[in-house]
Amino acid sequence: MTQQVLAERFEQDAGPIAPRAHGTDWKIEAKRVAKIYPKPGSRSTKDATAVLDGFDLQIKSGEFLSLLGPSGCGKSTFLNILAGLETHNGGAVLVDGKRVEGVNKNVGVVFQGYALFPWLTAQKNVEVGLKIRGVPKAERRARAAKVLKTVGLEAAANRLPHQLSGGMRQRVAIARVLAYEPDILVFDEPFAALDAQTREFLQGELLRIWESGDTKKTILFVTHSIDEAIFLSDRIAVMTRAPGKVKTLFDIELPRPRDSDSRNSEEFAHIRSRVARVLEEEVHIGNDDH
Ligand SMILES: Nc1ncnc2c1ncn2[C@@H]1O[C@H](COP(=O)(O)OP(=O)(O)OP(=O)(O)O)[C@@H](O)[C@H]1O
Repeated sequence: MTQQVLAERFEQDAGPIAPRAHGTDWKIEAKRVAKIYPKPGSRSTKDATAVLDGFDLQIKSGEFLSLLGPSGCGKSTFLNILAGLETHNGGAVLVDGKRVEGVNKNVGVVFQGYALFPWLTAQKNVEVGLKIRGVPKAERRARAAKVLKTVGLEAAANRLPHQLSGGMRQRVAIARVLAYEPDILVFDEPFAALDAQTREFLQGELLRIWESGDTKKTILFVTHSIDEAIFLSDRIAVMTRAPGKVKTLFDIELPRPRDSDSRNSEEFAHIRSRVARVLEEEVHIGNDDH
């Protein structure tokens, strides 16, 4: 399909943005979002790949929602569109009822790589982002110290990244984003590179941090791990293969606070098998295409 044909198809927009009905509290709304990329390696604008098509999702304020889906279904693409780091070709993404246009400072992004400056201490790595945002020096110091304490790293504030474990580095990366005080946090497979034990520890830490705030932040978490998604989330959205859209939403009604008993519960195993079935269907259909 040519890029133009795809673009025309996606012109069927999200429709007018109606005022929100009384009582609804969507922090994030994605309406019929579409994204096309030129084919990798192709210089021709005629070749295009639809990555997202008809992607609909609503997330409540203070909700923890995980996105699961086959590789390449557009999870990171949606996350980047929400953060304003990537454009889209159709539909609309709204935060607090307003269209996302350009980089959204209300969205903090934590990626898999820690992206820390190796020559700066943990404290300075957190401060540097605030400096770029024009926060005065004394406030930078205070905010960095506070968020390092929140992530349990106050004793490591003066260490350089190479003096920290992988898990500690990822906590510095989380602290750096928390320091901006965004309403929304998005995570793109943040724990994928860590060993299983550290990963489970950080999942618990992330819930502790999320639950300890005065106001719970809204979290969108991209992962490949069904167990991680269940342990963390209020809801899981499973996507179709590309062009991706939300296929099934699961409510995760495990009681909070969650701990290792939650992971070993019958309810957890039951949800895992339901989510796995839906996800496997998509992966199998994708494989049958080849
Ligand atoms: N800048 C880009 N230019 C061209 N194609 C891209 C670009 N970014 C992503 N893509 C393609 O879009 C598709 C979706 O990518 P995306 O990273 O959003 O998927 P994903 O679901 O996060 O995948 P994974 O689970 O493997 O990380 C992939 O086929 C990818 O190659």
